[in-house]
Amino acid sequence: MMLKTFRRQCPAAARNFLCASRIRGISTVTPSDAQRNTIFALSTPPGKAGVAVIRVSGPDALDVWKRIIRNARRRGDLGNGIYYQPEQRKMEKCKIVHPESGELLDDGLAVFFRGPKSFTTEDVVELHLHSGRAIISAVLSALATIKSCRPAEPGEFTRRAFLGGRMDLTQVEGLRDLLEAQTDTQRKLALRAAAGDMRVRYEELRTQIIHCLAMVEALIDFGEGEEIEEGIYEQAQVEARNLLRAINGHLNDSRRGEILRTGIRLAIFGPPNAGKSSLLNFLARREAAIVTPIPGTTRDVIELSLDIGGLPIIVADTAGLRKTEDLVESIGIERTKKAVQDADVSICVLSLPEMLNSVVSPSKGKTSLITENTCFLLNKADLLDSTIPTASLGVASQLLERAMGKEANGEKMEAAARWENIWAVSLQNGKGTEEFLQSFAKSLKHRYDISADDNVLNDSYTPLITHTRQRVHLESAARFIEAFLSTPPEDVVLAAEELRYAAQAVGKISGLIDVEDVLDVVFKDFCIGK
Ligand SMILES: Nc1nc2c(ncn2[C@@H]2O[C@H](COP(=O)(O)OP(=O)(O)OP(=O)(O)O)[C@@H](O)[C@H]2O)c(=O)[nH]1
Ligand SMILES: [Mg+2]
Repeated sequence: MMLKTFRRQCPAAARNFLCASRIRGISTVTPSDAQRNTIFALSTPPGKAGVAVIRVSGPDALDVWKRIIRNARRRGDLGNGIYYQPEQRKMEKCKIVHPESGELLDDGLAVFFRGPKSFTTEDVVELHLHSGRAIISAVLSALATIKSCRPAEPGEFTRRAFLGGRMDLTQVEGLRDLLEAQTDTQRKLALRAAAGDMRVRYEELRTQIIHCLAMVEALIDFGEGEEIEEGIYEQAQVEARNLLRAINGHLNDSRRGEILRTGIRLAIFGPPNAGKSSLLNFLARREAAIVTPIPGTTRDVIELSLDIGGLPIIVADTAGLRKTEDLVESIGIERTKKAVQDADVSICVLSLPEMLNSVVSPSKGKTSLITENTCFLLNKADLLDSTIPTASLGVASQLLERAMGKEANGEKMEAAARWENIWAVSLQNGKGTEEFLQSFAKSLKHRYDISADDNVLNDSYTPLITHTRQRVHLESAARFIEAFLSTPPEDVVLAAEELRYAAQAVGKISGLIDVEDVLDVVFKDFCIGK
């Protein structure tokens, strides 16, 4: 029989035959990935730098140590195949050598973590080398020659930490956000999640649901009146109602956590030539957009990521709003409208002198874009009589109100005034701009519940939801609790089932149960070596 057919028809026998022939030396064994269960990767960015860290994790990490580490003060091989054991969690100065040829690859430091007291919960070796491309590549190639080792997949170290129970999914997400954090607020938010803050809060919710479930299950097991207090079902319903209120409180958070994590979307809009692109350039502190005296200079949406007072902002400069027959410009204007509607906050830039001379009505054609999330920047104050105080909120808001006249939506204006979001500036000579920036950052912090003084996220206001995945599961938990609340005591078995589903939904957030399908989604954005 041809070997191929034999393999297909009797896979197990073929495996045995192949193994036996390899043992007899007919061919060399190439271990599968499952057999090469010790992984390695560079955990620092590649390139020229002071230090590079290569991580090795898995059942054979200690064996890797013995094969490539030579400690000047201790003899590696103590005879009779006995090697010295590295001290745990202690950096050792050493030479790193090729496991086969013994060639010196680098002089460095190494540290051994005995599982489960390591990041991955497995045995881990960390090699601290000089960071140079040739050194890194030589050490990685040397590790690849060890049969039990293979290069790690992106996020595989963290995946092992999760599977080893070292972290839950909210911590994994927090760690990923931490690596991607661009601003101070993002760093603080991510750090809390990575440290297990959210894990504890979600666990509390789950425990409370399980407590309700336990009461209902007690009824099923014993029945009302039998060794069990009266009104237990009602008690479970009261607890569930309080729980539902708490969950809804988190769900109705205006997506604070998600917005802070991904960045606050800010759209700049207004009539042509008002100074929108000048504002973008001022915020970016560089000539990011073209500024000219020709109305209609900006035709498309220009987006930039910025850090304003520690907050992550994705700012969009847009085409000026006006009636036009020009096809390109009208496409640009449609895009402007979409950008403003999709934004979390918007700034309507108007020319103060033109407003006063009634050349433009600020509300014309833009009323639908003005919401309680809109603020106003009244620009070109330098062109006015110097008696008008540029940064005076009172004067500016009066001007705006007067200019908007009856067309202004009273309620929206009130909301706008409450948020103190009207400023008068000159983007050309800089007058009032720094005050505007400080005041704008302050109002954003107020809006997203971030303490203005030290820019620390308020303890009690740290958002619980930072990812859509978490929101989806929490929404489904809320639906199951609602279903429980509307189930009469006669259907106690059904009621218990609803609570069980609610607990499962919250459990999926931390990944404590049934998460195979979400793992790939959560880990896919990690880099190799993490
Ligand atoms: N005097 C004065 N001129 C300004 C001020 N800010 C901007 N300008 C000028 O106004 C003109 C238009 O500025 P832009 O920033 O391009 O205005 P825009 O709103 O982006 O215009 P479009 O892209 O055409 O919609 C330019 O010539 C700027 O130099 C200001 O505070 N005072
Ligand atoms: Mg422009």
